[in-house]
Amino acid sequence: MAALNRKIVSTASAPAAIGPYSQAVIVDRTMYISGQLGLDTASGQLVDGGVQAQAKQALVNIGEILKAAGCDYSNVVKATVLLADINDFNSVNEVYKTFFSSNFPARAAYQVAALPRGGLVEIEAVAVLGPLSDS
Ligand SMILES: CC(=[NH2+])C(=O)[O-]
Repeated sequence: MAALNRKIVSTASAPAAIGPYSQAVIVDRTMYISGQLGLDTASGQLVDGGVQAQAKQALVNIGEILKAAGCDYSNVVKATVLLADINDFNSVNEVYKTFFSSNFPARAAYQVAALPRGGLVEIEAVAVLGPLSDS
């Protein structure tokens, strides 16, 4: 069987991993982006301002990782939103919709018992590199 190409994505424009994982891994044309917390890249700390600020920062971090792979939010085909409190669902959606306005990626959202660093939200994504044609 022919080997698939694997590429590790690493950018200084997004927070460094806070555990044994890569910011993203590309296999052939699919990029698996690790869950992003609302961490400020420079400080490595959660941003102030609560769940909406953290959601915005997590999505900004995803954008930087996408950019490092030469793509953008339009390449995202799947997202997972992990919430410390499901009651933040609508608030996070308000922020989320400012990053994805059409052809929304497939998504799952759920409450978790806890997130690293006491985060209120973590968002992971899967993107497909290269042009996508919508039928
Ligand atoms: C924070 C995170 N993405 C992880 O996998 O621990």
